[in-house]
Order: sequence, then C-alpha cells, then structure tokens
Amino acid sequence: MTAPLRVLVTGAAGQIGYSIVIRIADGTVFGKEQPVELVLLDVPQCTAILEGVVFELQDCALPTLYSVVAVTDEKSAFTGVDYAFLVGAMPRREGMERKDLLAANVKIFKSQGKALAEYAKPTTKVIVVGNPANTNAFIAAKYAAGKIPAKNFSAMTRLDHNRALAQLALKTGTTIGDVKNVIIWGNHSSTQFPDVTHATVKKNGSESDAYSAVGDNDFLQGAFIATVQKRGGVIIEKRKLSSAMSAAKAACDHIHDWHFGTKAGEFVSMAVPSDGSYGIPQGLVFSFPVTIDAASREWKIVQGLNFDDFAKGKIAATTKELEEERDDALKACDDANI
Ligand SMILES: NC(=O)c1ccc[n+]([C@@H]2O[C@H](COP(=O)([O-])OP(=O)(O)OC[C@H]3O[C@@H](n4cnc5c(N)ncnc54)[C@H](O)[C@@H]3O)[C@@H](O)[C@H]2O)c1
Ligand SMILES: O=C(O)C[C@H](O)C(=O)O
Repeated sequence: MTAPLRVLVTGAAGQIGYSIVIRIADGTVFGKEQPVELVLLDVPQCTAILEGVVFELQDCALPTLYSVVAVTDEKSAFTGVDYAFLVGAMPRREGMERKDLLAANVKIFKSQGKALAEYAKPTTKVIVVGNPANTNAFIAAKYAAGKIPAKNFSAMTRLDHNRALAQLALKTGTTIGDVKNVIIWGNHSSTQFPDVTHATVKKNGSESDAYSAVGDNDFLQGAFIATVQKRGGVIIEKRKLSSAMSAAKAACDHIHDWHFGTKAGEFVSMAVPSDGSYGIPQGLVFSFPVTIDAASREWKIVQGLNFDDFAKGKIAATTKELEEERDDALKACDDANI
C-alpha cells in the first residue's frame, strides 16, 4: 500500500472545516490511490463538534481515509504532518476589512509557526486560509524559519483566482474550462489586482485573449476588478457568514495543484514569499502567477510579464498594504507573550 499522507486541518469544527474535510478524505485532493491520515485541530471548547465531524467522516466509509483523529493541542496536531491546511482563525463580519482581524489572528499563526518548526516534517507544505491570509502566512513562515523553508508556506488567493475565472466565463458566455491564465496579484484583500492581460478565452472553437473575447475594456478595468476584489464582502452581506463552500474548494484546488503540478501552458495564482520578482520586496507573501512542477512539487513564479501604468499603480497599492500589514503583524507578535 502507498504510505499514507498525514494531513492537518485547523479550525476543523468551523464552516470551512466542514466543507473541506470530505474533499481531502475522499481523494479529490491527493488522488483516489493515496491514503490519508487526517488530523483535525480545533480549540478545546469545540471538542464535541470535532467528534461529530470525525463520526460523520467514519460514516462516509471512504476507501482513501486511512484514519481520522480529532485533537485540541498543537503537539498532537503538527507532529509528522506532510500538508497543513491552516484554516482556524476568526472570520470577519459585515463592515470589517480582513486586516481588522490581524490583532486577533496573528498570534495563532505565531504559535502555529513555532509548532510547525518543532513537530512537523521539514518538508511540510502549508496553505494559510485564515485571514488576513498573506500576512498570517508571513508570520507562520517567520516562526518556522530554520526548520521549514519559507518556500513551503503559502496563502490562499485561489478563491480570488476562481472568482475571476467565473466572472470572465459569465461575461463571455463560456464555461470555466474555456478560460485560463487569469492572475491575482498581491494581497487577499480589496487591494488585490485581478489581471486578465494574459488570460485567454475559448469561444466557438477558437482561443483569443480576454480583452478581444470580452470586447469591453471599461468592464475589465472597472466592474470586473471591483467584483472580484469585493466578492468576499458581498457574500458576508448576503449570507451573514463568510464564504465557506467556495473557500474550501479553492484550498483543495491549491493543494491539489501543489501536489500534482499545474497543467502545461497554464498558471494559477498562489501567494508565496517573494524572491524579489517584479520588484516585490523579498519575503513579502504576495500572490503571483505560478507554475508547479509535478516531479519536484516546487512552484516557480512566472517571469517576464509586462505591466502597463494601470497595472503598475494597482501593484504598488497592494504592495504598500502588505508592507503595512507585515509591520503591524511583527509589532503584534513582539507584544504577544506566546
Ligand atoms: N483566504 C481566503 O480566501 C478565505 C476565504 C474564506 C474564509 N477565510 C478565512 O478563514 C478563516 C476561517 O473561516 P470559517 O468561516 O471557517 O470560520 P469559523 O468561525 O466557522 O471557523 C473557525 C474555526 O477556527 C477555530 N479556531 C480558532 N482559533 C483556533 C486555533 N488557535 N487553533 C485551531 N482552531 C482554531 C474556531 O474554534 C472555529 O471552529 C477566517 O479567518 C476567514 O476569514 C479565508
Ligand atoms: O471576505 C472574507 O472575509 C472571507 C474570505 O476571505 C473571502 O474572500 O470570501
């Protein structure tokens, strides 16, 4: 039998947790031939809920679910982990920006960064979903440094990427499979830059660039960008809860592609520690277009894309916001006695 992968989901008693565990357990993320040892972490007050989730997973009778355990301490959670989905964190409510969560959530990621360093495999791959996701990933990577390389930490902008694909498909009357290579640059926040300059759309059997397929530059530089930037807030307004089904699906897409590689000729958006590409300050966890090699499971930032002045302005704004968040988070971590 193929050795099981040990996969941790934090915040497993929460909304996203409930949608994500089935996809990891049923082979959607790691394949139908890959057994998974699922570890579910939440706070001790959620013990009974976690137990309920474990019982339901058992009742699913899944051939790929080798084992499932519920835990409420970091040592049991992080020991020997191959992949970590860091979801557990407070969600925003109506009227808040994601960075308003920084003071409450950043301490979780300081503590979990240290726990990853102490207990997880040095090869562990981490996706941070809890908001503000980019900055939380920056903090987790910082506190795991020396044990786990920064390149193994990422934050989720795949939901924004999927939102951009869906908006382009809706606008052009095509389906998701016809649209590719949108890019989300920067922060998972309302300053992100959803960019379709390199996207293509297949319509009536022929592929064209997104600008030709849409034929409405004002839309692409206005309503399209605003819709993607503000989608999370609109979902909260409607549901009175933040996105969960779509967030869980996006996290699974992100880790699926990290594990299996991206398709030839396609890139995906992933927030990763900057290596200085496109002038983005080193170490900032910034969403870039990436390709992933299936054999090495290493991501590479797509190089050589050109920016016009419009794009340069958008990228500068999201970079500035991330630098400010980073500085606030570092201060909050210094103040936090963890
Ligand atoms: N990056 C994205 O695209 C994206 C998308 C949607 C939601 N989010 C974020 O994901 C996070 C979770 O959202 P949700 O809707 O599932 O929230 P939720 O409140 O339903 O669940 C969060 C869970 O995390 C748990 N938790 C809190 N502190 C913890 C800790 N230290 N260790 C382990 N578990 C802990 C809580 O007890 C709760 O069960 C929020 O921060 C939300 O803003 C991000
Ligand atoms: O918007 C939120 O606060 C939740 C999530 O980040 C989203 O984009 O849906």
